[in-house]
Amino acid sequence: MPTTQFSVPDPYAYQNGFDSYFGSEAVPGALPIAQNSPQKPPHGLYAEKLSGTAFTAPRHENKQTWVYRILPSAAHANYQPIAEDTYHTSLSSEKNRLHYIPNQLRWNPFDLDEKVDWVHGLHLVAGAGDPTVKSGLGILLYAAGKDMGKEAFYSADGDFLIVPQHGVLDIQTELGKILVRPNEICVIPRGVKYRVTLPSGPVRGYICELYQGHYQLPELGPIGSNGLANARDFQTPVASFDDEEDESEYQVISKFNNDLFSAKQSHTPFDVVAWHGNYYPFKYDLGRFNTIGTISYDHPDPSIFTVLTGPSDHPGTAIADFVIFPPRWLVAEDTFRPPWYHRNVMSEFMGLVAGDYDAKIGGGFRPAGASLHNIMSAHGPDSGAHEKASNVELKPQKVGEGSMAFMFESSLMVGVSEWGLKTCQKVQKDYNAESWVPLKRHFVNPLKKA
Ligand SMILES: O=C(O)Cc1cc(O)ccc1O
Ligand SMILES: [Fe+2]
Repeated sequence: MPTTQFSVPDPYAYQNGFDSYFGSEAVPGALPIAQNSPQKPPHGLYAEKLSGTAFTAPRHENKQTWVYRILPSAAHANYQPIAEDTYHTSLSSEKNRLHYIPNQLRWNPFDLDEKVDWVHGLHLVAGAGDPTVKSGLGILLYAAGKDMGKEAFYSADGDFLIVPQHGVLDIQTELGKILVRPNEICVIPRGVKYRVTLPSGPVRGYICELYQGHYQLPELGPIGSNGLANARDFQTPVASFDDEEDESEYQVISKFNNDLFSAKQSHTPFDVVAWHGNYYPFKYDLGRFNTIGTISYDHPDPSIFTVLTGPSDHPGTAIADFVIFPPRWLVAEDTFRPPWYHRNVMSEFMGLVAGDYDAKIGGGFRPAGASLHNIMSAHGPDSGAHEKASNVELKPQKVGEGSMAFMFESSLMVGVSEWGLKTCQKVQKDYNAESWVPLKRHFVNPLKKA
């Protein structure tokens, strides 16, 4: 019989490990011992199960968490649709469809918006597939300046991988509190309710929402048993709850097929006194990434920089890979060191948290901006970066100091929303013309006589 002991934690303490089985109680004795659903759970709590996979999923994939809360989640009034023109994720009207275009796209930095909260600051920029059949992904930009009120938000569509670019997110989740700063990331699995407040003012960043499966660590293959993002560096909150006896009114907001719905309830959603399971939010400091690259010649595929992957059913082919380009040493000899020119069978959405990205020196890819190189859309270093990298003396060089570029890479063709293409007014008209059209011919045909 298990006899695990759990101690009472600080609200901002974390449990360390990726895909571990955790347990946490904010009141001693709140976790039932050796069973999940006693006739009367301890302290008069209700037991509730939150599942992250089918009940019958194989053991190595199976995800669930048991929560012990003051009132069950089901105790709420009916959900009502929120007016579609008050938020920016809906795809349900014809005017909000996705546009599939082969051009390389680049966006100027997205604006901050101090007038809205987290929920109204979410903007669907691009996506593929369909959350109703649990297939594909959504790429969102967020910009907010207001705290959420007496509200909780959850997405039934997918897992949010949040990449803050500006400002601190104080995220009160059902399972505990997480503080996330730029250069850290956070994953909130579908269904988990949370409330975002902004202790340092306005926030802005990127989200990759995975409609199918869950984010995993990539396989390491011949790298061995350590490296890239190490499991021990992922942090999950400890149980923490609000005990409000005044029956104050809360709204629970659901993102359901990219539309928003709201339901009232007369008790706080943040009433989980204890929980145990392996389905939970977590954060990771990108500064802890163990970056691996060539120490001889040539440039490895950027998969060597994968932090987390959202796999498809086909091994090695992702619905969404989260890849970073952290500060690192370049030492390759006789090598063109920036990314090679390429046409990828996968689509590449890139963002920049801070600094510069070494493949682009033209100045058009800026923090809080983005680029999209869709399936088979040709790209690579701009002409300035090519000129520099093909002539520079190859000494060991540290690149990316103070910078963090990243990529959401997907095997799916990614469509761009009406907001992303037009409404935001950030698309650079001359991206291609400025980056690659100026490339010069250097070929000297030895077969041609002078
Ligand atoms: O296009 C990009 O800038 C991202 C990228 C980087 C790299 O080093 C190799 C391939 C690739 O797509
Ligand atoms: Fe690329």
